[in-house]
Amino acid sequence: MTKTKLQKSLRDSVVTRWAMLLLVGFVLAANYYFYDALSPLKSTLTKEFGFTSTDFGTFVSVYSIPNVFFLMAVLGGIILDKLGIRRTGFLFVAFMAFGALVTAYGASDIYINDGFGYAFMSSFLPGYSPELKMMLLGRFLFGLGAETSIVVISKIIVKWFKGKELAFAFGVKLAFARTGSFLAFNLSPVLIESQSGWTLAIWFAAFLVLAALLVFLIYMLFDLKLDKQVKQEGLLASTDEFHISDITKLLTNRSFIYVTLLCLTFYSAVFPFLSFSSDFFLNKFNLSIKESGFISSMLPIGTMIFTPLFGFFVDKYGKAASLMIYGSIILVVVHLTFAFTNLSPYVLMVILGLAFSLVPASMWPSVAKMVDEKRIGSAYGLMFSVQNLGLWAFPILAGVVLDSTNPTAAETLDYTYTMIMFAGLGIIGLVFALLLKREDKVSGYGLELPSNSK
Ligand SMILES: C[C@H](NC(=O)[C@@H](N)CCCCN)C(=O)O
Repeated sequence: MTKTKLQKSLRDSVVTRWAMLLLVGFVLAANYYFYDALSPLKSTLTKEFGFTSTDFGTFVSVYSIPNVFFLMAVLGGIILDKLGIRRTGFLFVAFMAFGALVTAYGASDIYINDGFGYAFMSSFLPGYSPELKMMLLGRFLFGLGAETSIVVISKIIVKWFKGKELAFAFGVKLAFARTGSFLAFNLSPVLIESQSGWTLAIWFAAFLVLAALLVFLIYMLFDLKLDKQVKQEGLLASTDEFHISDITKLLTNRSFIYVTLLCLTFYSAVFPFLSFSSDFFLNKFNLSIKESGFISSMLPIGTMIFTPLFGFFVDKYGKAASLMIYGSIILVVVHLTFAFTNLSPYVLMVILGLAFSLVPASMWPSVAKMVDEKRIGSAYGLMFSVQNLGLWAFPILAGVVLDSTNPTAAETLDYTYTMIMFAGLGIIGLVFALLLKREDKVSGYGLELPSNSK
């Protein structure tokens, strides 16, 4: 009896581990909120600061530069293994908060009225406004922290839920992320109408990320307590150690290569599209900022419900490779319909929500089948870095395509070619999904089988 008592730790309490998910879920929601908070403000940024579509695309994509060119998500995973959850988490969430505050500062009256850094930012690259340059710096720092903090949160989920309701917890984690996006698309258009000025929308987002840092501090107290409890068992410490050979092993695994390329193309056709979607609806359907923001939010709201459901389906019945194919087909059909018809964007966004649930719900657990558990951190880090190549390139390309296919002073923007570009990405993704299913028959990872049969 004494022995059983000793073995009980904080993670054995259902209430405590779900409370931990709530805490880190808040951090994740704040992350996604800030990422999407400026998307409904594209036309406002054009009106206030003269942003072109290319400027806006550059602003969206600068998030990914640290993760692509400095391999920050991969390095962050290594730092995580060396320094542990608390120190790495605090460091990267702090980067996120600092970057968010710098972004808000770059749009503020204090800065514009010759505040700190304004003269310096005006002294180089005259083609870019000082506001854009400061906001780019802020989003760069935000991106540096944001991607690694997602990797840290994934590890936290494993730490608390391994051997318990792990897949479901991952589904709920994604639902928190989508809640952040949903709120951003609906709250930002309301906050720009505030008496205290349109920049309140950005300050609110930045303070939300700052609040996330405080919430993470609270989480750290529980994490410390749990570590003290399980110290003798040595959980997680040795299993996640990083070796360079882990990366080479991953790079020779065909299934991993296909799923990573699908991750790159699929997410490049979703996140950059989502960043432009409010402006797309505003221009194509002549809607208000609020209404177009609301339509954009139909995508995350659909995924909040569908992702845990499909996760449950994959756990119980398998068919992960097939679901990735179905999700890719839906993505292509929706983007082509957006490009060539005037069908209701409400319905199409809900259908797109199906695709954006089918692929993530089956993709992330599938990686766990094809990669050793001790390499899962490196695998996710590598996938994130490759994926960020697309999250960097395609918002810029979308902006360039928009600027070059529309007359300079056009009253409304024609998005046809931009949407064809996103559909093209979806088609390439579909090819990788088909290759992945074919390869699975050879490699025998069992992507089509239920979770517990592998
Ligand atoms: C889990 C996955 N997230 C990612 O892939 C991130 N690397 C990119 C997040 C960019 C927007 N915040 C997802 O959200 O499905």
